[in-house]
Amino acid sequence: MVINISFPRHGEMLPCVDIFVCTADPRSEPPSLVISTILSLMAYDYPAEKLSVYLSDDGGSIFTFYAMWEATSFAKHWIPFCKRYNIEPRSPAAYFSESDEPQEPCTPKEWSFIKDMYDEMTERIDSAIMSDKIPEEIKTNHKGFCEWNLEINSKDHQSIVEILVDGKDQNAVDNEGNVLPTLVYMAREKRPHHNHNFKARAMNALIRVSSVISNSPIIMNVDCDMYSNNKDTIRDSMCFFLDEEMGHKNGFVQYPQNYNNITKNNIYGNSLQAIKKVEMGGLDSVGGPLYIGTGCFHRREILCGMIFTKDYKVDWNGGAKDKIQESIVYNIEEKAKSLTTCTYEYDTQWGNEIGVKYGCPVEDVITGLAIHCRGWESVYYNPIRPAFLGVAPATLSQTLLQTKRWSEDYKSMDRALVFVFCVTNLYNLYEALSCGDTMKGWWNVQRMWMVKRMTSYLFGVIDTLRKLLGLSHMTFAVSSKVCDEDVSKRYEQEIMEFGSSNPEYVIIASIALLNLVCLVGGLCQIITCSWNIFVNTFSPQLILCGMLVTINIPFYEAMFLRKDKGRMPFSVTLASAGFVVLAFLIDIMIPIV
Ligand SMILES: O=c1ccn([C@@H]2O[C@H](COP(=O)(O)OP(=O)(O)O[C@H]3O[C@H](CO)[C@@H](O)[C@H](O)[C@H]3O)[C@@H](O)[C@H]2O)c(=O)[nH]1
Ligand SMILES: [Mn+2]
Repeated sequence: MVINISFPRHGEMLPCVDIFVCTADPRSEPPSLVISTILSLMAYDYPAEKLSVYLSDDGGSIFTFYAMWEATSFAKHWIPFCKRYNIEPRSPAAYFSESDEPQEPCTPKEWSFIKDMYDEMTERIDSAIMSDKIPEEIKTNHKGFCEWNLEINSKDHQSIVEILVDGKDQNAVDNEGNVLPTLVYMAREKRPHHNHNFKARAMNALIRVSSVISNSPIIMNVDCDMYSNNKDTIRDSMCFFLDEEMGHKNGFVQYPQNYNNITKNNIYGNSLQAIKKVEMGGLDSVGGPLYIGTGCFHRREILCGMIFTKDYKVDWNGGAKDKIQESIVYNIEEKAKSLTTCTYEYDTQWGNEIGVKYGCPVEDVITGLAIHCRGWESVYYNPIRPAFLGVAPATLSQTLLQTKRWSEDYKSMDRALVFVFCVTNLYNLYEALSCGDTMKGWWNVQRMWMVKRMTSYLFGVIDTLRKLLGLSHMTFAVSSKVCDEDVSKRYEQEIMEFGSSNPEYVIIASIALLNLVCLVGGLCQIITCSWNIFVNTFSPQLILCGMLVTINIPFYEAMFLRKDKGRMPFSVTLASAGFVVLAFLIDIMIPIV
């Protein structure tokens, strides 16, 4: 008997959900791992007729397809087994790796039966990969295998879309007669001279392919290593969309990226606990978290560019499955293939206004920001039992590679960051002007903020620490209210007053000087380099450095140009020059690689 899940609040009205899984390379993402993830997703406690699972295979690999075909048969035993005994986790690889012995509450006989079946299946898949060949008798079992011939490789092949389980087909049932979720394999067309935009375009192809097969109003996506670790995740997520008061504002629900292979002391720092537990949750107060590419539920409409309006209403019936005839399946597959050709997106808004954005390898973050810009909010949910578990890089070089890729990605976010920087400052300027400040006044305030951060706050923190440690006593330094005539005159003329030497001036002068030297050095490098390198590498640093030098102009004047008594004391200028020379010497002697 399959456990009967009841949904008292929404009952029959639960929306259909399309699940997207992306894989790219059968060598680094073994097909047996991919299908374990797929099986965990097919086994969710959610009405199977409302679920469709899609795999995008950017590796275009017959072995991945073969593994999917094997998974189709295994699912007929695995899903009822999971539901009967309330198994967690529902990835067979993860479940069987937990123990070599039969686990409660299932009978040893049944446990061994399923385990043997699973082991035999993975062995068949692995040996096919080892021998680089799929047995001929297997190939006759599904027309899909005909798509592959000797010329096909991962970078050059036609579109492939195969519906492995058609949830609308009355014969697609498990060994207890229950409906199976729809299961689709897709490899979008690849040609050597086309830009494939990695996962982002694969996701967009999935959005289109699924629109002609199941067209569910909710789309969930995971990377192929992120198996479902919690059978209730879909139902949990629906609470955020179906909520009568707040649900309509919510565009997506993001889960954290958790790993099942973190060492006790997190040796490579892959598990970002504070970010996951505190920071991401905190973002809920400012419209919600960003989209991080995996473990996320979206409304289909918002991925397709819909703008939020107050009276937004969704039709949860979308994706409801009408029974269709077999002949139509062929037509649907052909239609779906035509949507994943290399040229399909030419002259369209895909990757821009529609779908996941292109042009930035951290496409997910940019896509999430765009959704927020269109007025939607998002929700972060981090349940006690993690919803998804993936594989964290387990070597230093893999960790560094991943971080390098992410940081390279962030470099391409420069434009976004510069935009944010400009907008916040412009808004700040607008506020100042509308409160009666002058433009120059605003500029001076910016300079003083910078100076205070480098000096007063720093010394303030040090003082506080000294007091806490009992090294000094609380004092109150009264600020002077009187000054001589000369000083007052300069004050009225708005000329900065230095005069006596002061350790804080050394910090200000050293940093100002360092910026100046760096700017000059950078400019010299550009003169000897090509313009291209300048645009790609130097421009953001140069702009930043240039701005700092501009804001520091009064300090340079005080150090080198002024003659009055309020100028920077010579001793301070000398000391700061000494520090700058020291900084350069350290840099030369200990080169940072
Ligand atoms: O051309 C490609 C390249 C990658 N992928 C898939 O993209 C996913 C992420 O790639 P992975 O190598 O695992 O990178 P990670 O650094 O682990 O990915 C994290 O960072 C990415 C960039 O922010 C996000 O897109 C991912 O969801 C997030 O898990 C995997 O499922 C890949 O199969 C493709 O489908 N096509
Ligand atoms: Mn990954």
